[in-house]
Amino acid sequence: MAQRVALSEAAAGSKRTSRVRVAVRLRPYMDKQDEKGEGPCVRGLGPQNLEIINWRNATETLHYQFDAFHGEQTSQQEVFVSSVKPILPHILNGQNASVFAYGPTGAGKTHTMLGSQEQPGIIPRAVKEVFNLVAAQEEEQDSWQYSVGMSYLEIYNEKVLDLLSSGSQDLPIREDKDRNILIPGLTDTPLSSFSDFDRHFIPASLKRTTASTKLNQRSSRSHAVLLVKVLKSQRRPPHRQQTGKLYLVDLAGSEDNRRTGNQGIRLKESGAINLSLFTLSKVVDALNAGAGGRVPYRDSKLTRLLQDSLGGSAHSVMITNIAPEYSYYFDTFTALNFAAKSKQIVNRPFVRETVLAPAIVPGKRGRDEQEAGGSGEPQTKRCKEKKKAGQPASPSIQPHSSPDSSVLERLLALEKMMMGSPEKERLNLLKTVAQSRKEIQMLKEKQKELENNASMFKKTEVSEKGLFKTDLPPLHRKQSTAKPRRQQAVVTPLQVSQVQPLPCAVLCKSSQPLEKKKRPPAEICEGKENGGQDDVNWEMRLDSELLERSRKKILQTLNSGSLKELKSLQLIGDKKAKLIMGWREINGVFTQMDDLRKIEGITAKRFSSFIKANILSSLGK
Ligand SMILES: Nc1ncnc2c1ncn2[C@@H]1O[C@H](COP(=O)(O)OP(=O)(O)OP(=O)(O)O)[C@@H](O)[C@H]1O
Repeated sequence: MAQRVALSEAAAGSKRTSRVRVAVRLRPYMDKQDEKGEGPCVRGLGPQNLEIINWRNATETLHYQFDAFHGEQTSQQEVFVSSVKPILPHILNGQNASVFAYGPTGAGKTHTMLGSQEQPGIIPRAVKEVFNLVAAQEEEQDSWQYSVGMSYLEIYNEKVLDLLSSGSQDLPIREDKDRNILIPGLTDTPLSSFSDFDRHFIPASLKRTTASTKLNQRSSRSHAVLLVKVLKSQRRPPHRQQTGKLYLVDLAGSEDNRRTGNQGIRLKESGAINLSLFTLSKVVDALNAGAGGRVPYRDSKLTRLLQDSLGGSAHSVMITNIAPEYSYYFDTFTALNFAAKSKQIVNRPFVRETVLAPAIVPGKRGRDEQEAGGSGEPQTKRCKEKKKAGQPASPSIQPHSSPDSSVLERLLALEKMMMGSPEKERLNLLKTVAQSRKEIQMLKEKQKELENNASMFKKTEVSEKGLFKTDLPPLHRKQSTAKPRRQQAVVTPLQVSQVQPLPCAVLCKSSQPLEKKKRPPAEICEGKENGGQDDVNWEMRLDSELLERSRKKILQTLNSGSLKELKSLQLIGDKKAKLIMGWREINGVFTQMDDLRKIEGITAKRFSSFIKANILSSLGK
C-alpha cells in the first residue's frame, strides 16, 4: 500500500536551507510614467547591488544588496536561470518550492511571472523545466514514477476562487496534520505535457480579475497562485509516495490610491490587496524576529496559503519588481525595505549604507546639510566612506531637491515610529507619509519656481551693484553683496518663499534710513524687470500704513470677492478669476498675498506686477 511521507519528514532527510532568496528586478524606464521628466531614481550597481536616492538627503543614495539584482536589460531567460531554475529540482524530492513576485502596481510582476508570447515569463519556463526534470529522472532510473498536476486560483477581495472551474465560490483553506496547506474542492488537473498545461492555463489566466487603473492599463486586482504538484510514487513495495509542490505566485501590486486614483470597487479591491500585503510583511517580520513567536499566517488568505512556502520547509524565491521612475520613488523604497526584511529571515541582514551621489547640483549641498538632517553625519565622514566604498559615479541618477525641513522632520519621525508601531498605527502612519509625499511634491514645484527667481535675482543684483554702492547705506549693501558669495547655495529658495510681504512702504520721510526698508531679493529682481529703477523703489515712496491697508483690501477681495469683484482687480481676467475661485474652493483662504503664486500661470513676475498695479490703483496713483 502506498505510504504518504510527510513533507516535514522528507525535508528532515535533507539538510534544510529554507531561507528566502530575494532578487530584485528593475523594469525599464518608461517615459510615459515620468511626466515631469525627472529621470530615474534607482539604478543597479552590479549583479547583487543597487542604489536609490535617499529621500532624507537628495545628495546621497541608499545602497542595498540582495541575492540577485536583475537590471533593466536582463532578459526573461536570465531571470529564470539565475533565480528560479536552481530551486525546481527540490519538488521532485517531495519538497515545496515557491516563487512569488512582489512590488508596486505597474512595476512588472505579471511581466516577470507570465510574460508574453514573445517573452515568456517564469511560469511557462518553470512548468516546462518541471517536465524536463521529470523526463530526465524517468530516463535515469525506473524505480519511481512521476505524475504532474496543476491547480490555479486567485485571491480576490479575500476570497479564494478556483480559476480552473467556472462560477467558483470562495473556497476554504485547511491544514492537515502534517501542516500541509490544502484547499478542499480546488480543481486538481492532471497534466501529461507542457502543451497540456498551456491548454488549461491560458484560458484560466484570462479569468483572472484585472482592471485598468491610472497606473496600469491591465492591473491585476487579485493574487494569482499557480500550484504545480509533482507526485512521486515508488513502483515497488513499500510504494512510498512523495508530493512536491511548486507555488508560482503573481501578487497584486501594492497600491497608493492617491496615485492610482482608485474609487468605488477599485478602492475596495485595493484595500484588500494592501491589507493582505501588509499581513505578508507582518509574517515576514515575525519570521524575522524568530524565537518561536506567533506568525500571523491566518490574518489573511494570502499568508495562510503561503504558509508552507515562507519560512517553512519550502525553498522560496521572492522577486521584488521595482520601477525606476521618480514617481514610483516611495513605492520602490518601501518595496526594497520589505524585500530587505525578507532577507533577514535567515539572519543575513542586508547591507545598507549611505554613499555620496556624485552628480550634485551646485549649491544643493549646503542647504541639504542644513535642512535635511538625514544621516546627521558630517560631510567629511561621508566623503571618507565614499572613497572607501569606491563607488562609481552615477550620472544617470538625478539628485532631486530636498523637501522642506519640516516635512523631512515629519518623515524621519514617522519612519522611526513605523519601525516599532503596532499594525493599526502603522496603517495610519502610512497614510500620513502619503500626505507628506504630496506636500513634498508641492514644495518641489514651488522650489523650482523660486530657484528660477533666485538666479534671476543674482543677475540683477550684479548689474545693480553700482546702485547699491551709491544709494544705499552700508548695512543694506553688506546684506546685498553677501548673498552672491554664497552662490553655491544660491539664494535658498525656501528662504525666499518664507519672506513675508513687505511690512512697510513709506511715503518717504526723508529722515528715515533706507536700511530699515528691508526688501526680499525676489522683489528687487521683479521690480527691475517691471520697468527700471523707479519700479524698484515704488513701495518705498508709499506710506506704510496705506500700503498695509491696501494689501489687506486686496487680500479680502481675493478671499471673498465674487467673480466680478475678482475681475475688477488689476491684471486679473476671467480665466485667472475663475482659477482663484477654484483655488479657494479647494484650499480655503489665501493667508497671505504670496499664496496667489500657487495659482497656475501666476509667476513671480506676474505676481509682482499684480501687487504693484493693484496697490497703486487702490491708492489712486
Ligand atoms: N522587464 C520588462 N521589460 C519590458 N517591459 C516591461 C518589463 N516589466 C514590465 N514591463 C511592462 O510594464 C507594464 C506594467 O507591467 P506589469 O503589468 O507586469 O506590472 P504589474 O507589476 O504586474 O502591475 P499590477 O500589479 O498592476 O498588475 C507592462 O506594459 C509590461 O509589459
